[in-house]
Amino acid sequence: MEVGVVGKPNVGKSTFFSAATLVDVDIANYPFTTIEANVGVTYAIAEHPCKELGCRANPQNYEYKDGTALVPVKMIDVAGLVPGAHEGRGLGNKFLDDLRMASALIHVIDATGKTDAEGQPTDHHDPVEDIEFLEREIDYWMLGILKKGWEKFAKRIKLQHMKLEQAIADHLSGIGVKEGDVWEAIHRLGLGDDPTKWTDDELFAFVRELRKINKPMIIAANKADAASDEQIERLKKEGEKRGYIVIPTSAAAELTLRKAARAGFIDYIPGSSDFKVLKKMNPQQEKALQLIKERVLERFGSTGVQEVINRAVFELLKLIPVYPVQDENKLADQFGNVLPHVYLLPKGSTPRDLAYKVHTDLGRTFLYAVNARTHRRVGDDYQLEFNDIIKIVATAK
Ligand SMILES: Nc1nc2c(ncn2[C@@H]2O[C@H](COP(=O)(O)OP(=O)(O)OP(=O)(O)O)[C@@H](O)[C@H]2O)c(=O)[nH]1
Repeated sequence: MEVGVVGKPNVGKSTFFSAATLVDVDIANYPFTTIEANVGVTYAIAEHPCKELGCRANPQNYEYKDGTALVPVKMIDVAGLVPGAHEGRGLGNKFLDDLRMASALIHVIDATGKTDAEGQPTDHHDPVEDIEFLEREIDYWMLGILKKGWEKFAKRIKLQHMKLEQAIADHLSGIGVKEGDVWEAIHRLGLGDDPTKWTDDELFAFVRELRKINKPMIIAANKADAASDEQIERLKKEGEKRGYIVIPTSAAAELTLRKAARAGFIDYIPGSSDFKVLKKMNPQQEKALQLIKERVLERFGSTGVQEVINRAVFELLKLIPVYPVQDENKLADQFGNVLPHVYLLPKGSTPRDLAYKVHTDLGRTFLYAVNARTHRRVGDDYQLEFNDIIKIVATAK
């Protein structure tokens, strides 16, 4: 589950990515092994169970701060979006490769309207056009892949009585499309079960629907600090009309705050509406932070960056944090570490899914689980909930 940051040049995409991945705490043990140049680690931030239960956490694969859990999430900087990227223009193919890896997208737009379609300075560009343009790029890219050998493929599905959703999902597996996504797109559109009869319009409608399901997107209306209230309101309305969450952001402000926090000048939890000054700064730095306070934090309630990340993880990807423990009374592992690990799982996951996530062997030998809050035994019919604490019981190996 990776979150991609995408947007045309000069909208503040790199600033957003740098801010989001500038992490001022050390986590010994990231769950990720290969980190490429354009891949970073960000946090989704959620309330920690210890806030409610009054415990003291000893986190091992996440960070705990003031009653919140900072859960690492992989973020990809999807560079090279220019008109025609799906035909290989600009950094086209690299762009599409990165896009392939992303499960959800943060589309950064310039809310001020001062960058044109190619990222050049201008006075009047409508950022709503950028939203439609990105949709089109992805749609044509998916359509290109789907239509490769489509007629032959559709005939074969029919003649060999292949399972339609499965066959199409296999055909599109390179972009991470799953059978359930295909099923949902077909049913939303009411497409017939004979793909040889699908018209070009239907194929296009199908990829559009599939894109909405497979690459859900949130919009960061960036440079909000320099945009008018009317413009922000209009972008929210236009975005919502198209089914998007639109969050005003100031990536530049977030980057400054995180840098100041890392340097020890302030205490700042990403997403919060304030920060605490810890040591004396020079007048210039003081002024910069004062401006951020007035023009961003007081105006919008936060810089918006963390809200975008949280909503991408918890709403678009529908992930929930779950804490496995070995001792359901002490909420600890075998060494006495309280709530040492957290895992992000898709909503609807079961305790067995959690067991597999911890370790394949634990999944294979899973017997049942205990919900540490209720001390009740739960089985495969139990759907895990946000912040559940679960003891897994397995057969001895
Ligand atoms: N006012 C304001 N300016 C910003 C903000 N975020 C970025 N900028 C400015 O916008 C310009 C472009 O920022 P980048 O982060 O380089 O933009 P980009 O989209 O990554 O551009 P490319 O690297 O060319 O793809 C820089 O001058 C930033 O300082 C913001 O939140 N507010």
